[in-house]
Amino acid sequence: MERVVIITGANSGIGLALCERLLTEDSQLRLCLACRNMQRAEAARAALLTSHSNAHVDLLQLDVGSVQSVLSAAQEVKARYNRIDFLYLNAGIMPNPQLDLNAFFKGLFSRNVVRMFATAEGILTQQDRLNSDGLQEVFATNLFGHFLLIRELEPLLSRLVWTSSSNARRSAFSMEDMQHREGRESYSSSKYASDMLSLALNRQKNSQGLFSSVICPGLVMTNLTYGILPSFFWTLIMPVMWLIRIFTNTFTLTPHNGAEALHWLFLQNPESLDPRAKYHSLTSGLGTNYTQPRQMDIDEGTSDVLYSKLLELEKEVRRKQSEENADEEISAVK
Ligand SMILES: NC(=O)C1=CN([C@@H]2O[C@H](COP(=O)(O)OP(=O)(O)OC[C@H]3O[C@@H](n4cnc5c(N)ncnc54)[C@H](OP(=O)(O)O)[C@@H]3O)[C@@H](O)[C@H]2O)C=CC1
Ligand SMILES: CC(C)=CCC[C@@H](C)[C@H]1CC[C@H]2C3=C(CC[C@]12C)[C@@]1(C)CCC(=O)C[C@@H]1CC3
Repeated sequence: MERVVIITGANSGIGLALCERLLTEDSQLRLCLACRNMQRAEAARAALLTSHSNAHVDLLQLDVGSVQSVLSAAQEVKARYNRIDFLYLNAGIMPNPQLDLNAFFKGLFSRNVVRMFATAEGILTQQDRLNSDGLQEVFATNLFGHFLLIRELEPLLSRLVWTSSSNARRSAFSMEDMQHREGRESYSSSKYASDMLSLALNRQKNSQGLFSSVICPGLVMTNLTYGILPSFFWTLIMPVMWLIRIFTNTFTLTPHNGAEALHWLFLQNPESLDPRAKYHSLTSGLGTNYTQPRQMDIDEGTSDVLYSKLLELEKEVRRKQSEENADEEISAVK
């Protein structure tokens, strides 16, 4: 039977590499690239079809950072497919990243140097902003839009896979400020929230046949990392990065390598997976790719609280959305 796989943020980087790998794995697959920019989505589809000419590749217009777009896209998915085998929640942003050079050089000579290269702890901040739905943009894109999509598609779903990060950190997240309005580590906070949400979804939904997993792709050269340092600089320091890879296998560097754990999960039986583990894409000094589970720093009670708070926010957002739609209908009639 033809399997249906939807991937958000599939037009570039790790998402696009995953598409390539999945089509190589199963040429009968029906892949749906869920992207905000249809021109980029068309280009990605064309690239996939050059190497897999008979592949079934559909496109879906989806801006995960917009409530209206998520609701419309979900309607479209329900009309098109009667089952979704895998939903990869991969789209993500890190706006206005700032590297703290002082902290970086201090870190270089500390005993936490390997940890710093693996997680970027203490050296990276971002500047977030409100979006047109009145939500923090990073929270809305990396977490809430995906949550709303899951809620809309729940009866069709069986497997969820989140692209999280080694940068996800408990201390960057606060339940009192789950959107991270106050701090400057919105990316870290949103990724920690996605780890917690995955655990909560497993606790709430495994009995109904829905399974969620979390992966970390490692440090990968993509548009996201080119926002931190320009691509020519990354190319310049590539030999240094190969060297660092000997000490931390998290420097996967290419989107193909970064997609290792995403691909690996596609081949696993969901019952065999650990809901408390993050599955890491790793690349050894010699360039061998493998997947390794590592325990997440999460407790179940807190993840359930986050789940309830997201349900509350969902209610609020839906109410606002239907009021806006009603206002629009009234002014259209006038
Ligand atoms: N690169 C790295 O080192 C790491 C990346 N990650 C995570 O991997 C995931 C993929 O990122 P990566 O491949 O690196 O970077 P890219 O920027 O190449 O890919 C991000 C994808 O997400 C899409 N996207 C962003 N915002 C939205 C939105 N509002 N609606 C729909 N799609 C959107 C982008 O679309 P568009 O082209 O239109 O911008 C793009 O296709 C992210 O979740 C990121 O946080 C995690 C750890 C490390
Ligand atoms: C010599 C050398 C490799 C310098 C680069 C220093 C930093 C720019 C990187 C060190 C650790 C990196 C890292 C990320 C971005 C770039 C670094 C800060 C991420 C935050 C990218 C996005 C993620 O999700 C996790 C990555 C962790 C490691």
